[in-house]
Amino acid sequence: MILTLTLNPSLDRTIEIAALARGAVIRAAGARLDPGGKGVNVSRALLANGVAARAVVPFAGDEGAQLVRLLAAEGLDMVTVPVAGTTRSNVTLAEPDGTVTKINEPGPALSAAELDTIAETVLAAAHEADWVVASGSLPPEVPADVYARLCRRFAAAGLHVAVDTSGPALACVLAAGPALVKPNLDELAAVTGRPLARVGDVVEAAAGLRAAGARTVLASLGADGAVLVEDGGVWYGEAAVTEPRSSVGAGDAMLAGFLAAGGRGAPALAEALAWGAAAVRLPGSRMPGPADIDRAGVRTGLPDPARPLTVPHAPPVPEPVAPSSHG
Ligand SMILES: Nc1ncnc2c1ncn2[C@@H]1O[C@H](COP(=O)(O)OP(=O)(O)OP(=O)(O)O)[C@@H](O)[C@H]1O
Ligand SMILES: O=P(O)(O)OC[C@@]1(O)O[C@H](CO)[C@@H](O)[C@@H]1O
Repeated sequence: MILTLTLNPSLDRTIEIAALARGAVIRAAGARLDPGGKGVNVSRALLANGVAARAVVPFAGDEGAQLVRLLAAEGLDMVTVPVAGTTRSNVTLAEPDGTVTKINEPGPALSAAELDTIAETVLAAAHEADWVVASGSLPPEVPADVYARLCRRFAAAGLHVAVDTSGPALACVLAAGPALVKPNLDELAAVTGRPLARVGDVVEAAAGLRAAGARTVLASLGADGAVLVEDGGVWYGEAAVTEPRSSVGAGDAMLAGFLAAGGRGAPALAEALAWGAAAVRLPGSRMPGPADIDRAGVRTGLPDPARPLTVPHAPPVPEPVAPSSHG
């Protein structure tokens, strides 16, 4: 069984528009509402493919109640934790060529007591679990080392811990030795401080995360596929998508596919790519089921270090430090 934890889940509203125009009134062509949040999506993808999964879901206010109703309607096995405030609503503007513009709210702050309750809930819900997947951004007022602390607690309980997060939370968790991290290109460039222009840059950056403590690195490269760096070796793979609808949640579907296929080696990478590509062909953050997943279009093999990435990524430029006014 795979248990997921989403500290900052969401209602995902996807609005389909012909073209994004700043400052204009845009008439939508359609809209949909999905339950969201990265760990929630991993559980939904596993459920859709008949893999045993359970989700720990903090929820708050009317939006939180609606999130829980949507997840219950999908039949998700979940343990809900009431917290203060209001669960966030995230908006995706989706254009016909597959371009998405995403606006994510910060979400409700979590107190130290609420975090403790959530951690205890995960441990109580994890009795049949092999993996715990901790995914997504941190809500306000949650310390950046929260995943690191949770990772140590869960690993001490004998669980394999996978983490998909960004920024300081990703930087902090590495030293706690997670079994797996799944950065995308932006996250990998930011956490390593390295520009990523070629597949070889990704392999080197992923090796850097392993040197910092992560056991396995599954780096998702958007339309350029994925790189897997683990004890057994280094693999590259891709799966073509001719008509992308929405890449939102593709990384979550990919992580779900990887864990569903055993969490290591080229066969798990191939499954991950098939699930990720299937998610890209679906609207909003809909997760793919067996009928959506096409394994024939997947290619895996050794990486070509010289292969250029379609969109090179650079680390964010650090904010200039303001001169001190204290002489
Ligand atoms: N345009 C695309 N064409 C083909 N495959 C894609 C495309 N976009 C994404 N994928 C597949 O989905 C995987 C995950 O995509 P991506 O790297 O965008 O994840 P992400 O940024 O973590 O996504 P999210 O946070 O929305 O779940 C990629 O590794 C790739 O296999
Ligand atoms: O703000 P975070 O936690 O980084 O990302 C949240 C989110 O964008 O991730 C999912 C797609 O991966 C969506 O369901 C959700 O809206």
